[in-house]
Amino acid sequence: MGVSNTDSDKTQEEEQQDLPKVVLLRPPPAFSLIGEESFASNKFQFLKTYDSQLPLDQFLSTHSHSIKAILSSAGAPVNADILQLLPEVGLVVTTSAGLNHVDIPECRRRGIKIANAGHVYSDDVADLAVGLLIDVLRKVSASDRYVRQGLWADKGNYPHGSKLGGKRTGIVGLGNIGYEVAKRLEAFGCVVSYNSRKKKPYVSYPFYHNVCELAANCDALIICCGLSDETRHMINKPVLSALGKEGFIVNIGRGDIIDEKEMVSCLMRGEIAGAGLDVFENEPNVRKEFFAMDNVVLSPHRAVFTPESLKDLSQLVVGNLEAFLSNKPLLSEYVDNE
Ligand SMILES: O=CC(=O)O
Repeated sequence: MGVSNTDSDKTQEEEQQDLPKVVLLRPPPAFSLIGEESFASNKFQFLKTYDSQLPLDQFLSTHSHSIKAILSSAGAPVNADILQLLPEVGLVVTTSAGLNHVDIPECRRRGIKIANAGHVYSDDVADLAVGLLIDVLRKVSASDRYVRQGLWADKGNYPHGSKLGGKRTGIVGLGNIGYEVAKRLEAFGCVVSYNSRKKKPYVSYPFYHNVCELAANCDALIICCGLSDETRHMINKPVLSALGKEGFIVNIGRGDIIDEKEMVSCLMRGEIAGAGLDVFENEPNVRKEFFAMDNVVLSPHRAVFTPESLKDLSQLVVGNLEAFLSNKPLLSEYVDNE
């Protein structure tokens, strides 16, 4: 007896084939950290370009009419070349807070919405920013190395660090993350001021329109802004000189916001006091000069990766994709000039 293939008889595989497709250009780091299954949904199906033997443009052209959204991550560019191959795409979701890998003007031109990691990482990144500042001020990692190398008994105490409380700290970029850093530093007794694209009406911290002036009035700068044409190398020689030889810098934004070559020279010449860095210009290749500097604390772009936040991230990503596919408001839509 023949079997009729009605909708209700569809195999699970056939049903999956009918689902709207979300394309992945690269596996997001979160997949290996908390498992790809955390991002699964019965409302869409992932299409992985990296599982195919086809060249990227051929793969995208082949599936162009079923791909409705892109799931991207930091470092996997979503550029005009890719978008033009995918005329049905209406949403780019990224697992990162930063959006410097997404061609935002091109998305706008094509009416494509963008959703990022929203607030899910803000606490973790702020914690790490303050951790790096405490580490570089109090020489936590450097004195750990000193003890492990057996130098305490031979040479005596490691040089003292500097107190966090009372420090004048300048937040560069008072978005979600910058605001969380500010709250934490206030709780530690620091004096907080900031630079941002615009003065924020909801805070009373002093605002500096000019980042050089902020640096001149601070003991530490904490870089919390996103990377854009405007902020690339915003922390340059004049800003570092304004910060001065007693000044510290922490970067949890993007490496390219600081002119790293200038920062290295300033550190080598003692023109700034130290740095705590989670991000670098040429990741994962870090300038070797840093390795010999005891006044620099290095971290491998890990500020966001706690399992707790990644779990929240997976819910946000799935929520954004499902909302988009059912014409509902996105959970963390990126709006220009926030
Ligand atoms: O750097 C990490 C992010 O932007 O989420």
